[in-house]
Amino acid sequence: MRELSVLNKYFWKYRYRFLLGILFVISSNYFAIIVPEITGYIGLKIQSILPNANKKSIHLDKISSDYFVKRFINWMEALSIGKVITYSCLAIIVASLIRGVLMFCMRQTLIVMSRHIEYDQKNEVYDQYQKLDAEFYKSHTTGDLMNRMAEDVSRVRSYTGPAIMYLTNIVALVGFSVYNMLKKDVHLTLMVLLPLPILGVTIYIVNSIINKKSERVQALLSDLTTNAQESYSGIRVIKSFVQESAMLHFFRDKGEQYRKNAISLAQTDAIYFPSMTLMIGLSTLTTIYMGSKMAIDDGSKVALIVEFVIYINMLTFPVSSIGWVASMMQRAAASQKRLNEFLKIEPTIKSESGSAKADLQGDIRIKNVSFTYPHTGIKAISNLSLDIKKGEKVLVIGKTGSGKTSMTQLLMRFFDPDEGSIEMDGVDIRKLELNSLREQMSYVPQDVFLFSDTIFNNINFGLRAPADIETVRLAAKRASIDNEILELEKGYDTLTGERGVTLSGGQKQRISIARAFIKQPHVVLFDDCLSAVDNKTEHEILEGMKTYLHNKTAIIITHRIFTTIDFDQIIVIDAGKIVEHGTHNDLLNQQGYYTYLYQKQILEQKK
Ligand SMILES: Nc1ncnc2c1ncn2[C@@H]1O[C@H](COP(=O)(O)OP(=O)(O)OP(=O)(O)O)[C@@H](O)[C@H]1O
Repeated sequence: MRELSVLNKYFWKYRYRFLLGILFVISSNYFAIIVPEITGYIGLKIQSILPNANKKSIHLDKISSDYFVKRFINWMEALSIGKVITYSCLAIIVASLIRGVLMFCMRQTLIVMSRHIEYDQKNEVYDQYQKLDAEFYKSHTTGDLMNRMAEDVSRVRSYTGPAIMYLTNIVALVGFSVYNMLKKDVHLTLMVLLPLPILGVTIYIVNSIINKKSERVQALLSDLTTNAQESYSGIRVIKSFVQESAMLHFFRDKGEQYRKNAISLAQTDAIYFPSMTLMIGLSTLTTIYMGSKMAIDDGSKVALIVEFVIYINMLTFPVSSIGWVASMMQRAAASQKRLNEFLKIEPTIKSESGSAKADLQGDIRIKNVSFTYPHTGIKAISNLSLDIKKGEKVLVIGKTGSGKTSMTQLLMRFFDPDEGSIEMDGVDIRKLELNSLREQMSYVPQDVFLFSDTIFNNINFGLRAPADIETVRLAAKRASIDNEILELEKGYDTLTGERGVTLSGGQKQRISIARAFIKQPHVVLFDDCLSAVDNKTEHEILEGMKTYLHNKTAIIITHRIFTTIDFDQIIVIDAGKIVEHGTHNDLLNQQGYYTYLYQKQILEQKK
């Protein structure tokens, strides 16, 4: 439960709403207590007019200890029995109505407060996701990440809202009722309250079993959904490999497990309400049995029994909810523990304190850099050094898996090198403020990603202030995609991603190039961004790129050699090392991998 104490900052933030809510809970229970008190009074009044009745006047303190109730009863004492009953019924109706309004207000304050806290907490979790680095994302699955946002936060909300509300309600109602009952008859009170703790414990046990079972059912359901989702996404692969019936068997097995667990949960659920009703029945029975025995000895106790039956009925639901609230709090504590652990994680890549804002001009120096991916132990870069002057264009070539992308990841500071350093304009990039460093580079990653948004917004994505349509179109023209966008029914307002139109791989790649072209930084990194376009389009983009790259330092990774752009340096990487380095002519003279690739390309073009 200690874990939940971190939420105190939110209770403090919403303290007025919180306190008001608690006040509503307490006052709603004050009005609840009026009902049995007045009912008891009616009983006494009726008893007093029966033949052989005890004609003693009614002792007000025995009916209620409340000032207002006492005054009301005092006022009625002078009235006829008919009027007493009418006014008492009216008082019960008014008290119940006021209680209803107060209960509405209690939900409006406490439950609404919990929704505010849920909103704040989701933002806190999302903010942490944004801060965490690539290393964290490699070691966590998307399902796990989504669970924290959805499941854990919502379980914590059941503590900040319903659990707090019911707990205060239990304390207030039990407090008021038991105080009144004890004042009226200690012996009877103890006897009738006896089954209630047993009820609370039983409900707690049954509830814990239900929670465990429903967690299992939930896990199986999410497994089932993931399977179904994967088979929809991979339907073409399934069909082409004729795996429909194998998939069906697989799905059925999972479904069977889900079915068995869901049935077992339904069986336990079925015990829940009967066990609650049984306990409530037992309490009422004890009240009537004990009360009747007392009434045989003392006829004036009949009204008291009626009053106690109302108390017991009022108490059973709150007392039975103790178990439910306790298990809700346990689950919330477990979820908050997970959230606390996650919120404590410090990103390994972050701005050093006092780091300077980057103002990149374009000089890059990679000095004896080595890098091994921490979670796999793969050494991707090995003692690599490279000097790039402001405005130079560098072509990076290498076999697949040779370390080209890893080099750009180090330049963008998605990871830090294990050895050596990277300097921009003579400053180690670890000493530059991280966001300003990334903001001043244009990067087209190898894996294209478009958001479920309009094409216009996707191109504008990296800009602080969105550019106008003319600027967006210019970027798209340079990426050779403008005409194709205009041909779409909604043009630049077309939605892409899961909810939108299906664009071809090449179209997506060019939109992502346009996203980089719209930025005007001094350093640009293009990672194999022309792999999905044909030769003609490639040529058009390279022409657009030539103008764009003017005065910019550019590192372009590719598997094809471009001669449209005059590269100042060309490097060939193999196993994380530079194995060939020079200009186009230098490398042709070296007769290495570059020459082999170039000649192969020329032969292909001649075919
Ligand atoms: N995120 C990662 N985590 C662990 N290992 C990685 C990661 N990314 C790449 N690697 C490994 O590092 C090595 C270099 O990969 P990298 O992606 O840099 O090569 P590349 O030259 O860009 O390849 P390609 O041309 O196929 O894109 C490979 O052995 C790869 O398996």
